[in-house]
Amino acid sequence: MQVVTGEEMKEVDRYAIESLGLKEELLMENAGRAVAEVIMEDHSLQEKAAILIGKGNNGGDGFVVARVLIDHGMDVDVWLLADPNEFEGAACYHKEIYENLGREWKEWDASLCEMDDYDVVIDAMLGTGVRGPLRPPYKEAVLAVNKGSADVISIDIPSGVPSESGKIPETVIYADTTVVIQAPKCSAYLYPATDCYGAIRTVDIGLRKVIENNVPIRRKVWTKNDVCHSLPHRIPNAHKGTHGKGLLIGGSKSMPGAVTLAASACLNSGAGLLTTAAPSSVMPVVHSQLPETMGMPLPEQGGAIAGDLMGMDFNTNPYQAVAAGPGLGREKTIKPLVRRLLTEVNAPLLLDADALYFLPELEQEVKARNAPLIITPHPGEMSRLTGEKTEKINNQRFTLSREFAMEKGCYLVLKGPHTIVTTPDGDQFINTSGNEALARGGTGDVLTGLILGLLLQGKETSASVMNAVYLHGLTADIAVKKSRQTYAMTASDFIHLLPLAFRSIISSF
Ligand SMILES: NC(=O)C1=CN([C@@H]2O[C@H](COP(=O)(O)OP(=O)(O)OC[C@H]3O[C@@H](n4cnc5c(N)ncnc54)[C@H](O)[C@@H]3O)[C@@H](O)[C@H]2O)[C@@H](O)CC1
Ligand SMILES: [K+]
Repeated sequence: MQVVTGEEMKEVDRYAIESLGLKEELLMENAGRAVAEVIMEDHSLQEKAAILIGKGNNGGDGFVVARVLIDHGMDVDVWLLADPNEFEGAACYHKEIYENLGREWKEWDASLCEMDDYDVVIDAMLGTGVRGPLRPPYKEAVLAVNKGSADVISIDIPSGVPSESGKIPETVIYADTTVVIQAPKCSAYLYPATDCYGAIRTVDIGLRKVIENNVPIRRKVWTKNDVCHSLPHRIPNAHKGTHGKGLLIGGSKSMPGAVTLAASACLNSGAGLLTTAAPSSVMPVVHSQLPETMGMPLPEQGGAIAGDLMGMDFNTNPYQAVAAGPGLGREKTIKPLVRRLLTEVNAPLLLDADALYFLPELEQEVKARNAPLIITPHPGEMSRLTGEKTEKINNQRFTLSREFAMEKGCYLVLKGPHTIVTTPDGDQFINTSGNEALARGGTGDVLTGLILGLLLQGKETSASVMNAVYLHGLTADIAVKKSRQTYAMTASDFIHLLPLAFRSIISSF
């Protein structure tokens, strides 16, 4: 499922109208009918509904919904937020059809419209055309809707919420359900705007192929179906070499646990062989927890890996993927280590956590890489990498990720609710699994291990990374479903739930 900006959706509509000859009035009819179908699936025709209609095309959709619901026998009041003479184009056309059928509307009056009289309120006030904070009378109407107890269904986008940014003005609709037309807009996956959408239902108005073939969007939701189609199948005559040989580098005297968690997640992801490289004093901690990993004790300095490795013969060629970062620390010895990895690792290289710390100083080495580089910052780390404030990163996750990944030529995993993976070509994938249970120490290390494990087994970097992100979120979803709380759990619990997460995928193969 594609995710679009308001401009891209306009471009899709334009193509359908100008190149295919589809009439705007027909698209609106399709949209309104599809929305009405969803409403009738979720609500009884005995319920009483109010439809709040704005002057743009979102309002036009509202007139079609009103007509269809009334035709089916629902008791519907239509409230107009705009001057009836201001309607234009397709919205005016559908207003006239509604009127020609002898149906009625009322001009909005806050003192006459009692929201609690209704079981359902349908928000057809503003769609992707909204600009800036709501003006009267929309603002008053939105406040009244939010205060009321009716079930709120927004058409396409909750009124007042922008399409591209997660940042919302003070007054916006908080919907219980948003029936999205053809494709969700970016803000559906950006906080705090996400909270305004409620449950998202997407309806097809006949433009799916136009989005896929004629207006390249290159931003899509990664679903369980995508994981099922791209997770490599295990073959009966496999041997450990079939599933890849990986190298994980991390750990320091004060953080032996991070690299252990990452190694454990990697070993539980189906990887064939894992070598964990850590300061020699840390290796016993790793081995006491994980007898399955091979060890590469590294020379250390001040409790961290000695960056020059003290002349040690350090060869990364035998590995099909390498990850570095968990628990490395930020000693300045780490910078030459990261430089060396960027230069010498000819396989996919994943850098996370402390390995990202020195990245802004290693720009040339990043750009010079030929093999894939994958980085996994959370918004705070992304802020350091880009020099932008964390708030801006959160509001513009799609745009900033794409700019960064394309400029540096790397795969960028911007973590957070709805993690976004961007390829060096600018293709974007949005994750929908996971929940707030993941907001605790160690879960990033688990993700690093999982990505490493799936890189070792998969052919396509972006699919391997997305599958790891999805499975990681799925463990948290399973954890919450099983224990019905998010307080008492640790990052290790998510590793222990990986068998159930994999089972849920392979049972759908
Ligand atoms: N061909 C199309 O364009 C289709 C559009 N559709 C619907 O049309 C919507 C987009 O339509 P429009 O582009 O007309 O946009 P809107 O329906 O969002 O309305 C824009 C109007 O709202 C006013 N407005 C903007 N910001 C405001 C604010 N802050 N306070 C008060 N008023 C404000 C503007 O004066 C403008 O006239 C979509 O979200 C979707 O619901 C669907 O009918 C499918 C087909
Ligand atoms: K709306």
